[in-house]
Amino acid sequence: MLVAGVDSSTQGTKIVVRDAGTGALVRSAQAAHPDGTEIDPRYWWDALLQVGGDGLLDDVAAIGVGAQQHGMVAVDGDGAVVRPALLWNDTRSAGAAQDLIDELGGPAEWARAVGSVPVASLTVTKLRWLAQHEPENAARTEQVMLPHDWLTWRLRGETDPVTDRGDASGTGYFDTAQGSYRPDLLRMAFGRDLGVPRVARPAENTGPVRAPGMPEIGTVAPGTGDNMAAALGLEARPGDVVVSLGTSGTAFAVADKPVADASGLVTGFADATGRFLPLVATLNAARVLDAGARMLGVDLEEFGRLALSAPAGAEGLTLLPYLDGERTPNLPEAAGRLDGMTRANLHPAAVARAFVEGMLCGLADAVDALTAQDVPVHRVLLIGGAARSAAVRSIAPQILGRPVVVPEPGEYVADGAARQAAWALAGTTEPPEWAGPGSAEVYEADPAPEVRERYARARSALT
Ligand SMILES: Nc1ncnc2c1ncn2[C@@H]1O[C@H](COP(=O)(O)OP(=O)(O)O)[C@@H](O)[C@H]1O
Ligand SMILES: O=C(CO)[C@@H](O)[C@H](O)COP(=O)(O)O
Repeated sequence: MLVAGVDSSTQGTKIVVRDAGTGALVRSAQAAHPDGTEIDPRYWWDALLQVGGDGLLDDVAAIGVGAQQHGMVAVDGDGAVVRPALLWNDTRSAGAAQDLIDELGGPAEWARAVGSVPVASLTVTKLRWLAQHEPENAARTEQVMLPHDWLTWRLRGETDPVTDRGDASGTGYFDTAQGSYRPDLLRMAFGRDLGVPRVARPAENTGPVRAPGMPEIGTVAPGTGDNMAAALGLEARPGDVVVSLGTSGTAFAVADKPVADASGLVTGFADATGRFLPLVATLNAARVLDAGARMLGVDLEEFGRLALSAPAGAEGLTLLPYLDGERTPNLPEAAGRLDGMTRANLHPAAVARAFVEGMLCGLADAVDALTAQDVPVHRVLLIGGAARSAAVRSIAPQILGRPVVVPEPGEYVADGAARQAAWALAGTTEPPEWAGPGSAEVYEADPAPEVRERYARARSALT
């Protein structure tokens, strides 16, 4: 039997079809999404139909959707989307986040209530922004869904919206430790009650696909957020810290206990299996390299080659990579900075090196924030689009200060969604044992603490 997993992430939709019993890859396809920090969800649906068409989903018995977290999909009483979805990387609700922190009595109160301190990424702040800035749209809104909730709802024929504990834990109105919604916090943010999807069990069969244009598929899994799906796809265990370099940079780990970090650096999410997923997210990862390559007029391969041709430390250049503002540290209005420029070091190789190092320094801080919350780090796994770069793989152990395991490049979010689909199909207590990620390579290098020290000095000038 075959199962399908969808990754509807920031830059595109990817679908993998795997054997339900072994996990062997049968086929896959992908399509791009439009750019922007707000987007009409119909583009996600069109991409799903496009990628899933042409027979890709033929003979599939179960499907699961993993998607970018936090996005606010506001839906009216007729099931129509009220306005383009505000995405996780849209920073316009930064002021709302601060207001909500103050109104509840400070960051520690939020960490205690839901496991995370609001920043502009969290859905709860986007609801406050909507209520304040678009009262007509707010008045029409009857339900709020996350991107994976909305796609799953459409797949299931637009009835009885469902979510899962993992994605719900990124809203800011769900208590991760207790596993239940906090309607009082949603009300506090939005000014009144709103419909929210029912939280399905981790491997619940939520019914068949009932969407026009889609093949018959008997089982739809609850789906989850993309980072939770990646943890499932990688079969991550406590002690594994996953560093994902996609549009966002994330560092996360499966944990048996919830965290409540009042500093706000670590968000206390749930995973897709009944455990927890403490996570640190940055707004600036793979696209920092895209921007650097574009500026230098080279492709990503040449950009990586240039970076590797310069010495560690980029001849004194330090990039603060906040090209899209930043979430961790919480600097929504920040811009990137290139420090230490001299006539001698202002050449493409040193600049490319500084871009790779700056991006990785943000993620090294993220791993440190996890360890500060007692999250054990036995090994670091590097995934996401930018892990395909040879330069990133070589430089990562220098900046992270430890060996880095790079699993075979793959679509681990879509794989996790497919594994969840196989789990829902099997109805077992544990997810199916699959062969797991293929061969992994271990990258080692002498740590370069001076690069991080210089980065920390530049960062602290902004914070
Ligand atoms: N070989 C490569 N070197 C550097 N970056 C790459 C490479 N291949 C893909 N990427 C980058 O990875 C990003 C997409 O990664 P992905 O994990 O799919 O993102 P998302 O899940 O956020 O949509 C793009 O910005 C792309 O330029
Ligand atoms: O906001 C977060 C995590 O909290 C992001 O990780 C989003 O979930 C988007 O993921 P990508 O599209 O970058 O994979």
